[in-house]
Amino acid sequence: MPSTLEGQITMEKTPSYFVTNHAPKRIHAMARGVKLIIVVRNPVTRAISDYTQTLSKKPEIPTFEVLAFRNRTLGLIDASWSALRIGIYALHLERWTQHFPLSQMHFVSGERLIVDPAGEMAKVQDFLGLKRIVTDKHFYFNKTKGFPCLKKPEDSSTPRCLGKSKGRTHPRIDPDVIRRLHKFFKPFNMMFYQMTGQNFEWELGGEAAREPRSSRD
Ligand SMILES: Nc1ncnc2c1ncn2[C@@H]1O[C@H](COP(=O)(O)OS(=O)(=O)O)[C@@H](OP(=O)(O)O)[C@H]1O
Repeated sequence: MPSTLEGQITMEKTPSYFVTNHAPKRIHAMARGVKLIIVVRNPVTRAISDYTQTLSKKPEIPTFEVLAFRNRTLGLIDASWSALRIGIYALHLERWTQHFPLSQMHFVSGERLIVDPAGEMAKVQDFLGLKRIVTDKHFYFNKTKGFPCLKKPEDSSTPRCLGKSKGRTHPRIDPDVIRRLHKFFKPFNMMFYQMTGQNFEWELGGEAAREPRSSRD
């Protein structure tokens, strides 16, 4: 980490911190006053997105439906599969709360980040104690991509959208498997809502209804 001078904020982003056992203790030892931002989305969609990313690098891996179960007939979910384990947010958060108070954490909804990027960014800026510089006028929705794009970043005159590896079309997953996964995650999600004091509304089915993303094909 570079030194942070007066009036500067240093930011660092690594997706695996949240789920890495030693990360909270080590980060606390390095900078106990750090502000932590965690972006979360429906764990079922997250698992499918994770699988889609792996599949793009290793097309020979078994199907999602095979990897998701220890025993599909008995309905035993394989919670040790990283694509699913990462989505047990309450479990990971519990580890972080042993080192940091919740007041140092801010949770961003991945779903709302798509439909209301300015709203989510307003909350992030408030949390960081910054003036609300990034607002609605900085975004436009790119229908083809299915994501908002930044209208004009400071260092460029052209809009900036998410890269090719984001917003990949997810494979079609057996709806029964999706239902079972929703059931599996529900108690952990409830625990997570309780711990964060935020209801991410993953039980409303909105995200599951978006699988597969045929609208983006
Ligand atoms: N700004 C924003 N808003 C909403 N969603 C976003 C955003 N940036 C990335 N994504 C989605 O997150 C999924 C993984 O991307 P990451 O950037 O986290 O991947 S990485 O592990 O850091 O490489 C990936 O999901 P899928 O599209 O489902 O594959 C990204 O599209």
